[in-house]
Amino acid sequence: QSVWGYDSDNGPERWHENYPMAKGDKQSPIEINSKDVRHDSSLAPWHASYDPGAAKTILNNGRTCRVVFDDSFDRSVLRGGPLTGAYRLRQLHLHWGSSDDHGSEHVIDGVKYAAELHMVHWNPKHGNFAGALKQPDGVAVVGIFLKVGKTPKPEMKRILEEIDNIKTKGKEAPFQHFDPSILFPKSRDYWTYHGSFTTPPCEECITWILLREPIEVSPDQMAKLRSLSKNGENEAMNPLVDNWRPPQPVKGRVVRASFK
Ligand SMILES: NS(=O)(=O)c1ccc(C(=O)NCc2c(F)c(F)c(F)c(F)c2F)cc1
Ligand SMILES: [Zn+2]
Repeated sequence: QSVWGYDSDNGPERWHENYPMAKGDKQSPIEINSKDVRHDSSLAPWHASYDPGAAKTILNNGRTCRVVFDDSFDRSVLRGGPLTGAYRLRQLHLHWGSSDDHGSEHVIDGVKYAAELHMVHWNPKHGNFAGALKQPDGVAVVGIFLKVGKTPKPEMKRILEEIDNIKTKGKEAPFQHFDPSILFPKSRDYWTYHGSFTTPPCEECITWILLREPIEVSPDQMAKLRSLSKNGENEAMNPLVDNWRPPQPVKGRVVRASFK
């Protein structure tokens, strides 16, 4: 059977055939409408304390570009916000479009951003990542929106410079001495809600923390991202673009905002 992907024969509309959770009541991403958001003054600020030495490698798995971190102990952790306890940073990856007017997974008041960066953390009280996926409080993902502009964040350069070494599926390169907190925007304002992986197996284990302020990337940084291939080095180049899941039913969930 065809492995899941984003094409017509294996895309989001068919994931439920092999991954029944895809039709669950707490799926991600969602459309966020400010009029339905509830400001929650009890929401604490969130804090990341990342060790740059925890960064290990960057890889192209044919579906995204992912940076992997050492999560064998509380080395790079996320605390506060809606979370209880320290969640360990495991990996970060991106979702993006074939053009600048779309590509993000979450949609904010009808706005689709060019890309969305996910920093994936898991709750060590559940033993390991696979165990955490089975728990409602198992995983926390910080989502950062990327918009195309003229004052790109120099820190994005580091990830995009590595793209040349991981052009094709399966390519991996060392990626060390990298502190992902440099990617955070100035404002710490966020939305939070309970949802799922936006890819199979679509487990409903994620506390989403979506940052309100997007960061900027340049047009040629986006072009670089779009120059990745879905295929291996001995196969035809197939641009890795539009690796985003469309918004899913909110089903009565409340999205809270840390800001008014
Ligand atoms: N886009 S997102 O919602 O932020 C998202 C975050 C993490 C993963 C992930 O870790 N997948 C690999 C993966 C699995 F899908 C497993 F089911 C599992 F058991 C793993 F250990 C594992 F690494 C997928 C999507
Ligand atoms: Zn993601």
